[in-house]
Amino acid sequence: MKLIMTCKIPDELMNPIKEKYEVVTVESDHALMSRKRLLGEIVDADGLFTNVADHIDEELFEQAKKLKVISTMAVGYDNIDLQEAKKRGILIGHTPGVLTEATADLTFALLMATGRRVKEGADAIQNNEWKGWLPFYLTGQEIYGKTIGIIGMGRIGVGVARRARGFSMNILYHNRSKNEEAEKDLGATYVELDQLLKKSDYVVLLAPSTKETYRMMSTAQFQLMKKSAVFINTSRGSNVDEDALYEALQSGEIWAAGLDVFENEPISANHKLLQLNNVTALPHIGSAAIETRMNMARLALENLVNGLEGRPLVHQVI
Ligand SMILES: NC(=O)C1=CN([C@@H]2O[C@H](COP(=O)(O)OP(=O)(O)OC[C@H]3O[C@@H](n4cnc5c(N)ncnc54)[C@H](OP(=O)(O)O)[C@@H]3O)[C@@H](O)[C@H]2O)C=CC1
Ligand SMILES: O=CC(=O)O
Repeated sequence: MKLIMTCKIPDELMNPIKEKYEVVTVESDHALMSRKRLLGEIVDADGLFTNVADHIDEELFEQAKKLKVISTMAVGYDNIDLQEAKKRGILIGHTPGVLTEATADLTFALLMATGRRVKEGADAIQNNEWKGWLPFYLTGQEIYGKTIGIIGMGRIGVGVARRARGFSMNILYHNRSKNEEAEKDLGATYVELDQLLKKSDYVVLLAPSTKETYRMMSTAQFQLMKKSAVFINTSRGSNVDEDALYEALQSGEIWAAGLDVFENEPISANHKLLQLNNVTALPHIGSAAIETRMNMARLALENLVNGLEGRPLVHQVI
């Protein structure tokens, strides 16, 4: 059987797979397979190992005559057209759980860096702009004891709430359904979205990208937030109206934003949001801890091989 891997993973994981299957992948650790090559190779492939950057859309499904399983090295699968996959009986696997703690770590790190202006401080030294101690130089927002509002209290949201509890934060959350466990174990309080936005010092977005969440944070939502509030997005860029966010940050409607994800990735240095001092931006590295990425790759391979050999996937989307 032929497998396509649009990204390279370490040999220790890849070699046992190569012994059993014909594996087509990229040569470099630093590049993904081009769309053109993927569309060519997919024609006679049985399995596809993918990631958040590939668009697994109708055009690709049309080409894929033999495809049985798609396994993404990610928990989010918004880049895969599930309807097209279902129509063709193609299984989809993903990697929830193994990346929860690393992504919660990065989300909280971004919250702290944004609230306390860590990037601006580091840049000031680097650019020789530090003139000495001043009473209100680079003053940020306190974190300890403040109110955090988590939109999307799922696996990673709960991980962030656990970290927030260590900082004695008051925890609000909003989901479509209540998370009773988070309420009991973490003292989190369910509120409607408007209330969360009005009351939170830190608003953290961790809901998946769906039709319902598309640009769920736009002008009206930013207007409800405190002028001193910090907005953190480690979910998906499409959940946020980036023009509305820019306006809110520039006009002082909200205080700062920490972003790990963008609507069209990768962004370049001339992206509008990067022109603002009150934006801390990262290149979609939520789960990028070595052990985590190894575990994600292992799990994604297991999903792929299980599907090809007729066994249940460990984590199956459809
Ligand atoms: N930056 C990065 O590198 C990473 C980003 N991610 C992103 O984080 C997301 C969350 O992952 P994970 O925590 O594992 O997923 P979960 O499915 O465990 O959590 C998602 C949460 O969002 C809530 N939710 C879904 N739809 C809505 C809605 N319309 N309004 C409000 N809340 C909603 C769900 O609750 P309910 O169903 O009750 O509404 C659930 O609590 C992923 O989908 C991915 O996009 C994940 C890993 C790394
Ligand atoms: O964005 C990453 C994911 O795992 O989803």
